[in-house]
Amino acid sequence: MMSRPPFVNPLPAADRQATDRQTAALLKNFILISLLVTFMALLGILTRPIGLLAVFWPANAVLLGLLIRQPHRAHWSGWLAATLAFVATDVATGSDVKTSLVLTFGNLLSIATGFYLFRRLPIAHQTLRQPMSIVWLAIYTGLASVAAGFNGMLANPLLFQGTMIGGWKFWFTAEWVNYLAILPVILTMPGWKFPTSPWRTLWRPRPAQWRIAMPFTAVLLGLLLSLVFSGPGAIAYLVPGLLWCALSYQLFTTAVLTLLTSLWTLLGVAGGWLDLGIVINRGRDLESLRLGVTLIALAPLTVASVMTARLELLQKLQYLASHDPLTGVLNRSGFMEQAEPLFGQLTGGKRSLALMMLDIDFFKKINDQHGHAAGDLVLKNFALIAGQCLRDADLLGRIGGEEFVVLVPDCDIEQARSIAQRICDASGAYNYQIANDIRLNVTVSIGVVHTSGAADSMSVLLNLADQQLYQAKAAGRNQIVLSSWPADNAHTLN
Ligand SMILES: Nc1nc2c(ncn2[C@@H]2O[C@H](COP(=O)(O)OP(=O)(O)OP(=O)(O)O)[C@@H](O)[C@H]2O)c(=O)[nH]1
Repeated sequence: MMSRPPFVNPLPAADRQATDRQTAALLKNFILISLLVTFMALLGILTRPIGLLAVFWPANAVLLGLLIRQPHRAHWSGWLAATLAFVATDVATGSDVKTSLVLTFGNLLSIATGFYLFRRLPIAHQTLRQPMSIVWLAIYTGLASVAAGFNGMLANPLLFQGTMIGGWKFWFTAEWVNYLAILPVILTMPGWKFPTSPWRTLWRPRPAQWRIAMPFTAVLLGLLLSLVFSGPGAIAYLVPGLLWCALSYQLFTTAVLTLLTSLWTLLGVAGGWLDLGIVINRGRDLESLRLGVTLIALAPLTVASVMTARLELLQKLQYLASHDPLTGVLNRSGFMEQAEPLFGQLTGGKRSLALMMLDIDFFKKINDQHGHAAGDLVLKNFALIAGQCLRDADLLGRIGGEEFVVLVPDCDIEQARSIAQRICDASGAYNYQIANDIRLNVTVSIGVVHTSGAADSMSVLLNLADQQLYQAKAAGRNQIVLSSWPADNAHTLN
């Protein structure tokens, strides 16, 4: 009689462990999201006025925040948990199944819209760490609320015998208020690590023309909104658009727009086309309106002036990081940063350039005989002289003590030779005044390499120019050694 083989699990042990871990993670995700949604939905339901929809509804914003911070939870197990928890909480607190299904669909539609939009943003924006982040927060939560509004259009006539437009307005406003109040807290909560996501590469900055027009369009939308959603809150509808303007436009432009929008509000109320629900003839209302409009105007103006200061500081820092403080010409990193794109355009042989290494002759002697300050003066004057021999498009940098580098784009070898010669002659002919009664003549040696697009990298050309410079020094200084790349024989010019 044959004995039965013992039962063998077809999966190898390692695979089985991985599957177990996956199941446990799914379960954990399911439980966490169920509990969170149930708790938050209860909070919303229990604080709502009897017979009405909740105005404070934290569940959507909290779940959206969680999914943005931990996108791996936006798994089917998470969506299923959220759906069941929304429906169950609603039914358990007295809603019928049809109502709770429609409401849940609205919640999920809004959360999913917000989630997929937010995931497109870079982490810096998701964590609200850039000036523009708040604008994206407002736009994306606004769109998520628009999606909820569409569900409200369906829900209002179906469940509450209301109008479609009324449903849209109610859902849109309720969602947006909740998102904007709660989401920043979750997105900036410390201690949570944001994962990197391949989705972020989908984010593309808008073309420049769009970017310029968008803040202004937001102001116009605010104006439109104040006509559609009239009432006391309309006094603030222009603020987001104005803040966006403050982040994007110059201080003066923001100031003009702020003035115009303040006038719009004041004249609109006086003229009767803007209904803030106030009695304009009543002194108290008029005074309050004036003060409100004035104080609201402070927000965009503050942001615009902070942005101006920030921009100026950034420009200063950028200049300091890329320029040599002694001579004012580019430093090594500034030179490389500006030279690399020009070098990149060489591919295909469509352009040409010359790279020059310039080294002041016997500079150590100047320092030794006349002091460091005299050496500094020579460096400053040499940078000025060399700069005067160059065109606007040429780059001049100081990359070492008394070593300079020049990049001349779009020139042939003869032009490169004559520019180098001009620098050599100009420096040799100049009287460097280093004290009241001391004038020096200072010569320079130059290594030049000319190429029309064959070098593999910038450093190849720099090395080659350096070799030519070495030859110029070895041949007696105060001269140019020139070569072209790919290799040919170096030409020495005295
Ligand atoms: N004054 C001043 N001197 C500097 C500065 N940076 C470097 N040096 C000096 O520049 C000198 C460079 O000397 P060397 O490299 O021997 O070159 P050289 O005397 O010009 O000789 P050759 O290049 O062979 O003609 C050194 O004495 C450095 O101390 C600076 O910013 N200011």
